[in-house]
Amino acid sequence: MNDTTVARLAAAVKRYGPLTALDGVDLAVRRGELLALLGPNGAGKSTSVSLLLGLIRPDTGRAELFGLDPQRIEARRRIGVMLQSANLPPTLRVCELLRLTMSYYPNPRGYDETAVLAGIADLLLRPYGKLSGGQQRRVQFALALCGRPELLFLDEPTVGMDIDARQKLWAAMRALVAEGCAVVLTTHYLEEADALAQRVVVLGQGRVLSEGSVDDLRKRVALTRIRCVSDLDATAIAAWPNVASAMREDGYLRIATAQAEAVVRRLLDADSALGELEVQRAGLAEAFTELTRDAAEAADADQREAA
Ligand SMILES: Nc1ncnc2c1ncn2[C@@H]1O[C@H](COP(=O)(O)OP(=O)(O)OP(=O)(O)O)[C@@H](O)[C@H]1O
Repeated sequence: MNDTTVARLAAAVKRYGPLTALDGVDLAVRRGELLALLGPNGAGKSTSVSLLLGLIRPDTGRAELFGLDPQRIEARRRIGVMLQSANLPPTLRVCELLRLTMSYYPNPRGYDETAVLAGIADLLLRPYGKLSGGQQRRVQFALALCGRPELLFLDEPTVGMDIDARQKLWAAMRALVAEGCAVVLTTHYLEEADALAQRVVVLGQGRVLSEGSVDDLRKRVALTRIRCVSDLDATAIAAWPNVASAMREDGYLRIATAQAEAVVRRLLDADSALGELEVQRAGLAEAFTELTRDAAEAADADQREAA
Protein backbone atom coordinates (compact mmCIF):
# COMPACT_ATOMS: atom_id res chain seq x y z
CA MET A 1 0.00 0.00 0.00
CA ASN A 2 1.59 3.35 -0.98
CA ASP A 3 1.01 6.48 1.07
CA THR A 4 -1.74 7.89 -1.13
CA THR A 5 -3.92 4.77 -0.78
CA VAL A 6 -6.48 5.00 2.01
CA ALA A 7 -8.35 1.75 1.36
CA ARG A 8 -7.91 -1.24 -0.85
CA LEU A 9 -9.01 -4.67 -1.85
CA ALA A 10 -6.32 -7.04 -3.10
CA ALA A 11 -7.44 -10.09 -5.10
CA ALA A 12 -10.58 -10.20 -2.94
CA VAL A 13 -12.83 -13.21 -3.40
CA LYS A 14 -16.19 -13.53 -1.64
CA ARG A 15 -18.49 -16.50 -2.13
CA TYR A 16 -21.99 -17.14 -0.86
CA GLY A 17 -22.48 -20.89 -1.26
CA PRO A 18 -22.20 -21.60 -4.99
CA LEU A 19 -22.42 -17.90 -5.88
CA THR A 20 -19.22 -15.93 -6.37
CA ALA A 21 -20.11 -12.36 -5.42
CA LEU A 22 -16.54 -11.07 -5.87
CA ASP A 23 -14.10 -12.89 -8.08
CA GLY A 24 -10.61 -11.48 -7.40
CA VAL A 25 -11.21 -7.75 -7.14
CA ASP A 26 -8.33 -5.27 -6.88
CA LEU A 27 -9.41 -1.82 -5.88
CA ALA A 28 -7.53 1.15 -4.42
CA VAL A 29 -9.02 4.34 -3.04
CA ARG A 30 -6.61 7.27 -3.05
CA ARG A 31 -6.43 10.12 -0.59
CA GLY A 32 -8.74 13.01 -1.48
CA GLU A 33 -10.40 11.49 -4.54
CA LEU A 34 -14.02 10.77 -5.28
CA LEU A 35 -14.19 7.24 -6.60
CA ALA A 36 -17.50 6.13 -8.10
CA LEU A 37 -18.27 2.44 -7.97
CA LEU A 38 -20.67 1.55 -10.77
CA GLY A 39 -22.23 -1.67 -11.97
CA PRO A 40 -25.59 -3.27 -12.59
CA ASN A 41 -27.62 -4.91 -9.78
CA GLY A 42 -25.71 -7.77 -8.21
CA ALA A 43 -22.35 -6.66 -9.68
CA GLY A 44 -20.63 -6.72 -6.28
CA LYS A 45 -20.61 -3.04 -5.26
CA SER A 46 -22.13 -3.47 -1.79
CA THR A 47 -20.02 -6.57 -1.19
CA SER A 48 -16.88 -4.56 -2.00
CA VAL A 49 -17.93 -1.77 0.37
CA SER A 50 -18.82 -4.28 3.12
CA LEU A 51 -15.35 -5.85 2.81
CA LEU A 52 -13.66 -2.44 3.04
CA LEU A 53 -15.75 -1.67 6.12
CA GLY A 54 -14.89 -5.00 7.74
CA LEU A 55 -18.58 -5.98 7.92
CA ILE A 56 -17.73 -9.19 6.09
CA ARG A 57 -14.42 -10.97 5.47
CA PRO A 58 -12.99 -12.07 2.12
CA ASP A 59 -12.66 -15.83 1.54
CA THR A 60 -9.28 -15.15 -0.01
CA GLY A 61 -7.39 -11.94 -0.72
CA ARG A 62 -7.22 -8.88 1.53
CA ALA A 63 -9.15 -5.80 2.54
CA GLU A 64 -7.35 -2.86 4.17
CA LEU A 65 -8.36 0.49 5.62
CA PHE A 66 -5.45 2.89 6.08
CA GLY A 67 -3.16 -0.12 5.81
CA LEU A 68 -4.93 -1.84 8.73
CA ASP A 69 -7.51 -4.56 9.19
CA PRO A 70 -10.84 -2.74 8.55
CA GLN A 71 -12.19 -3.95 11.91
CA ARG A 72 -9.49 -2.07 13.87
CA ILE A 73 -10.93 0.87 15.80
CA GLU A 74 -8.00 3.14 14.77
CA ALA A 75 -9.05 2.66 11.15
CA ARG A 76 -12.78 2.94 11.78
CA ARG A 77 -12.42 6.28 13.58
CA ARG A 78 -11.09 7.76 10.34
CA ILE A 79 -14.10 6.87 8.20
CA GLY A 80 -17.71 7.94 7.79
CA VAL A 81 -20.39 5.64 6.43
CA MET A 82 -23.81 6.06 4.87
CA LEU A 83 -25.25 2.70 3.87
CA GLN A 84 -28.46 1.97 1.97
CA SER A 85 -30.35 1.13 5.13
CA ALA A 86 -29.82 2.78 8.48
CA ASN A 87 -31.40 1.54 11.69
CA LEU A 88 -31.55 4.71 13.76
CA PRO A 89 -33.75 5.09 16.85
CA PRO A 90 -36.92 6.81 15.60
CA THR A 91 -37.74 8.60 18.86
CA LEU A 92 -34.42 10.43 19.16
CA ARG A 93 -34.38 13.97 17.86
CA VAL A 94 -31.94 14.79 15.07
CA CYS A 95 -29.85 17.02 17.38
CA GLU A 96 -29.50 14.13 19.86
CA LEU A 97 -28.45 11.71 17.12
CA LEU A 98 -25.89 14.20 15.85
CA ARG A 99 -24.40 14.92 19.30
CA LEU A 100 -24.26 11.20 20.10
CA THR A 101 -22.52 10.33 16.83
CA MET A 102 -20.07 13.23 17.20
CA SER A 103 -19.09 11.87 20.62
CA TYR A 104 -17.69 8.69 19.02
CA TYR A 105 -14.99 10.64 17.19
CA PRO A 106 -11.78 12.16 18.57
CA ASN A 107 -11.91 15.33 16.45
CA PRO A 108 -15.47 15.87 15.20
CA ARG A 109 -16.60 18.66 12.91
CA GLY A 110 -18.46 21.51 14.64
CA TYR A 111 -22.15 20.88 15.37
CA ASP A 112 -23.42 23.93 13.46
CA GLU A 113 -20.99 23.42 10.61
CA THR A 114 -22.15 19.81 10.18
CA ALA A 115 -25.82 20.83 10.22
CA VAL A 116 -25.25 23.46 7.53
CA LEU A 117 -23.03 21.28 5.35
CA ALA A 118 -25.55 18.42 5.37
CA GLY A 119 -28.54 20.77 4.99
CA ILE A 120 -30.28 19.66 8.20
CA ALA A 121 -30.28 22.91 10.19
CA ASP A 122 -34.10 23.05 9.95
CA LEU A 123 -34.52 19.41 11.08
CA LEU A 124 -32.51 19.42 14.32
CA LEU A 125 -35.47 19.46 16.73
CA ARG A 126 -37.52 16.87 14.87
CA PRO A 127 -37.71 13.18 15.93
CA TYR A 128 -35.85 11.09 13.35
CA GLY A 129 -38.77 8.68 12.87
CA LYS A 130 -41.10 11.49 11.81
CA LEU A 131 -38.92 12.67 8.93
CA SER A 132 -39.58 11.93 5.26
CA GLY A 133 -37.34 9.42 3.47
CA GLY A 134 -35.31 12.15 1.77
CA GLN A 135 -34.91 14.07 5.06
CA GLN A 136 -33.73 10.89 6.81
CA ARG A 137 -31.10 10.43 4.07
CA ARG A 138 -29.83 13.96 4.76
CA VAL A 139 -29.55 13.18 8.48
CA GLN A 140 -27.68 9.95 7.68
CA PHE A 141 -25.31 11.99 5.55
CA ALA A 142 -24.74 14.42 8.44
CA LEU A 143 -23.92 11.50 10.77
CA ALA A 144 -21.50 10.11 8.19
CA LEU A 145 -19.53 13.33 7.87
CA CYS A 146 -19.70 14.70 11.45
CA GLY A 147 -16.57 12.80 12.55
CA ARG A 148 -14.43 14.73 10.03
CA PRO A 149 -13.63 11.50 8.19
CA GLU A 150 -10.65 11.08 5.89
CA LEU A 151 -12.69 8.55 3.92
CA LEU A 152 -16.42 8.59 3.41
CA PHE A 153 -18.47 5.65 2.08
CA LEU A 154 -21.73 6.69 0.47
CA ASP A 155 -23.89 3.82 -0.77
CA GLU A 156 -26.50 5.24 -3.18
CA PRO A 157 -26.82 8.38 -1.07
CA THR A 158 -29.22 10.35 -3.27
CA VAL A 159 -31.90 7.68 -3.71
CA GLY A 160 -35.25 9.18 -2.69
CA MET A 161 -33.98 12.77 -2.69
CA ASP A 162 -35.65 15.53 -4.65
CA ILE A 163 -33.62 17.55 -7.16
CA ASP A 164 -32.86 20.36 -4.72
CA ALA A 165 -31.67 17.98 -1.96
CA ARG A 166 -29.61 16.00 -4.49
CA GLN A 167 -27.85 19.11 -5.74
CA LYS A 168 -27.11 20.24 -2.18
CA LEU A 169 -25.64 16.83 -1.42
CA TRP A 170 -23.50 17.02 -4.55
CA ALA A 171 -22.23 20.44 -3.41
CA ALA A 172 -21.46 19.03 0.05
CA MET A 173 -19.57 16.08 -1.49
CA ARG A 174 -17.53 18.51 -3.59
CA ALA A 175 -16.74 20.59 -0.49
CA LEU A 176 -15.58 17.50 1.40
CA VAL A 177 -13.35 16.38 -1.46
CA ALA A 178 -11.92 19.92 -1.68
CA GLU A 179 -10.99 19.54 2.03
CA GLY A 180 -9.06 16.37 1.16
CA CYS A 181 -11.64 13.76 2.16
CA ALA A 182 -11.74 10.67 -0.08
CA VAL A 183 -15.20 9.47 -1.03
CA VAL A 184 -16.33 6.05 -2.27
CA LEU A 185 -19.67 6.58 -3.94
CA THR A 186 -21.83 3.75 -5.23
CA THR A 187 -24.58 4.93 -7.52
CA HIS A 188 -26.87 3.89 -10.33
CA TYR A 189 -27.11 7.50 -11.50
CA LEU A 190 -24.48 7.82 -14.19
CA GLU A 191 -24.88 11.60 -14.31
CA GLU A 192 -23.89 11.60 -10.62
CA ALA A 193 -20.64 9.79 -11.40
CA ASP A 194 -20.11 12.04 -14.41
CA ALA A 195 -20.59 15.20 -12.34
CA LEU A 196 -18.55 14.21 -9.29
CA ALA A 197 -16.06 11.41 -9.82
CA GLN A 198 -12.36 11.76 -10.52
CA ARG A 199 -12.21 8.03 -11.04
CA VAL A 200 -14.75 5.38 -11.93
CA VAL A 201 -14.54 1.64 -11.32
CA VAL A 202 -17.12 -0.46 -13.14
CA LEU A 203 -17.90 -3.85 -11.63
CA GLY A 204 -19.78 -6.63 -13.38
CA GLN A 205 -20.28 -10.25 -12.35
CA GLY A 206 -17.95 -9.70 -9.38
CA ARG A 207 -15.03 -8.47 -11.48
CA VAL A 208 -13.53 -5.08 -12.30
CA LEU A 209 -14.52 -4.38 -15.91
CA SER A 210 -12.98 -0.96 -16.21
CA GLU A 211 -11.11 1.57 -14.13
CA GLY A 212 -10.13 5.14 -14.96
CA SER A 213 -11.49 8.65 -15.35
CA VAL A 214 -14.99 9.23 -16.72
CA ASP A 215 -13.33 10.23 -19.99
CA ASP A 216 -11.26 7.03 -20.07
CA LEU A 217 -14.47 5.09 -19.68
CA ARG A 218 -16.12 6.99 -22.51
CA LYS A 219 -13.10 6.30 -24.69
CA ARG A 220 -13.58 2.57 -24.12
CA VAL A 221 -16.44 3.01 -26.53
CA ALA A 222 -14.54 4.38 -29.48
CA LEU A 223 -17.62 4.77 -31.62
CA THR A 224 -19.15 8.08 -32.58
CA ARG A 225 -22.79 8.34 -33.56
CA ILE A 226 -23.70 10.22 -36.75
CA ARG A 227 -27.30 11.12 -37.48
CA CYS A 228 -28.59 12.91 -40.57
CA VAL A 229 -31.43 13.18 -43.06
CA SER A 230 -30.35 11.71 -46.38
CA ASP A 231 -31.65 9.46 -49.14
CA LEU A 232 -28.39 7.50 -49.28
CA ASP A 233 -28.77 3.73 -49.01
CA ALA A 234 -28.04 2.54 -45.44
CA THR A 235 -27.02 -0.95 -46.58
CA ALA A 236 -24.44 0.49 -48.98
CA ILE A 237 -23.06 2.80 -46.28
CA ALA A 238 -22.76 -0.13 -43.86
CA ALA A 239 -20.18 -1.56 -46.27
CA TRP A 240 -18.02 1.62 -46.30
CA PRO A 241 -14.63 1.38 -44.58
CA ASN A 242 -14.68 2.28 -40.86
CA VAL A 243 -18.46 2.09 -40.61
CA ALA A 244 -19.52 -0.16 -37.73
CA SER A 245 -23.22 0.03 -38.50
CA ALA A 246 -25.67 2.04 -40.59
CA MET A 247 -29.44 1.93 -40.45
CA ARG A 248 -32.53 3.95 -41.16
CA GLU A 249 -34.65 4.74 -38.10
CA ASP A 250 -37.41 7.33 -37.47
CA GLY A 251 -36.67 8.97 -40.83
CA TYR A 252 -32.99 9.44 -39.94
CA LEU A 253 -29.91 7.73 -41.26
CA ARG A 254 -27.94 6.55 -38.21
CA ILE A 255 -24.30 5.54 -38.47
CA ALA A 256 -21.80 4.32 -35.87
CA THR A 257 -18.13 4.78 -36.70
CA ALA A 258 -14.70 5.10 -35.10
CA GLN A 259 -13.64 7.52 -37.89
CA ALA A 260 -16.31 10.23 -37.82
CA GLU A 261 -14.41 12.81 -39.89
CA ALA A 262 -13.76 10.49 -42.84
CA VAL A 263 -17.31 9.17 -42.87
CA VAL A 264 -18.87 12.65 -42.62
CA ARG A 265 -16.67 13.86 -45.49
CA ARG A 266 -17.76 10.95 -47.66
CA LEU A 267 -21.44 11.45 -46.73
CA LEU A 268 -21.33 15.13 -47.69
CA ASP A 269 -19.59 14.28 -50.99
CA ALA A 270 -22.17 11.62 -51.77
CA ASP A 271 -25.28 13.67 -50.94
CA SER A 272 -25.31 17.43 -51.46
CA ALA A 273 -28.88 17.55 -50.06
CA LEU A 274 -27.87 15.92 -46.75
CA GLY A 275 -29.36 17.80 -43.77
CA GLU A 276 -29.72 17.93 -39.98
CA LEU A 277 -26.25 16.47 -39.49
CA GLU A 278 -25.47 15.58 -35.86
CA VAL A 279 -22.25 13.98 -34.64
CA GLN A 280 -22.09 12.76 -31.04
CA ARG A 281 -19.44 11.02 -28.99
CA ALA A 282 -20.67 7.99 -27.11
CA GLY A 283 -21.84 9.03 -23.64
CA LEU A 284 -21.04 7.49 -20.27
CA ALA A 285 -24.35 5.64 -20.34
CA GLU A 286 -23.50 4.01 -23.68
CA ALA A 287 -20.01 3.05 -22.52
CA PHE A 288 -21.44 1.58 -19.33
CA THR A 289 -24.14 -0.38 -21.14
CA GLU A 290 -21.65 -1.76 -23.65
CA LEU A 291 -19.11 -2.77 -20.97
CA THR A 292 -21.59 -4.50 -18.70
CA ARG A 293 -23.42 -6.21 -21.58
CA ASP A 294 -20.11 -7.64 -22.86
CA ALA A 295 -19.34 -8.99 -19.35
CA ALA A 296 -22.80 -10.54 -18.99
CA GLU A 297 -22.49 -12.20 -22.41
CA ALA A 298 -19.03 -13.56 -21.55
CA ALA A 299 -20.34 -14.96 -18.25
CA ASP A 300 -23.28 -16.61 -20.04
CA ALA A 301 -20.87 -18.20 -22.53
CA ASP A 302 -18.68 -19.47 -19.64
CA GLN A 303 -21.72 -21.01 -17.98
CA ARG A 304 -22.83 -22.71 -21.19
CA GLU A 305 -19.33 -24.11 -21.67
CA ALA A 306 -19.24 -25.40 -18.08
CA ALA A 307 -22.69 -27.05 -18.43
N1 LIG B 1 -25.59 -12.23 2.31
C1 LIG B 1 -25.68 -12.74 1.07
N2 LIG B 1 -26.05 -14.02 0.87
C2 LIG B 1 -26.12 -14.54 -0.37
N3 LIG B 1 -25.85 -13.87 -1.51
C3 LIG B 1 -25.48 -12.58 -1.37
C4 LIG B 1 -25.38 -11.94 -0.08
N4 LIG B 1 -24.99 -10.67 -0.27
C5 LIG B 1 -24.86 -10.50 -1.61
N5 LIG B 1 -25.14 -11.63 -2.27
C6 LIG B 1 -25.08 -11.85 -3.72
O1 LIG B 1 -23.81 -11.38 -4.16
C7 LIG B 1 -23.93 -10.72 -5.43
C8 LIG B 1 -23.38 -9.31 -5.32
O2 LIG B 1 -24.27 -8.56 -4.50
P1 LIG B 1 -24.03 -7.02 -4.13
O3 LIG B 1 -25.08 -6.67 -3.12
O4 LIG B 1 -22.61 -6.81 -3.77
O5 LIG B 1 -24.34 -6.31 -5.53
P2 LIG B 1 -24.51 -4.75 -5.85
O6 LIG B 1 -23.61 -4.46 -6.99
O7 LIG B 1 -24.33 -3.95 -4.61
O8 LIG B 1 -26.02 -4.72 -6.34
P3 LIG B 1 -27.18 -3.58 -6.21
O9 LIG B 1 -26.89 -2.57 -7.27
O10 LIG B 1 -28.41 -4.36 -6.50
O11 LIG B 1 -27.14 -3.02 -4.80
C9 LIG B 1 -25.41 -10.78 -5.79
O12 LIG B 1 -25.61 -11.87 -6.66
C10 LIG B 1 -26.10 -11.00 -4.46
O13 LIG B 1 -27.32 -11.70 -4.65
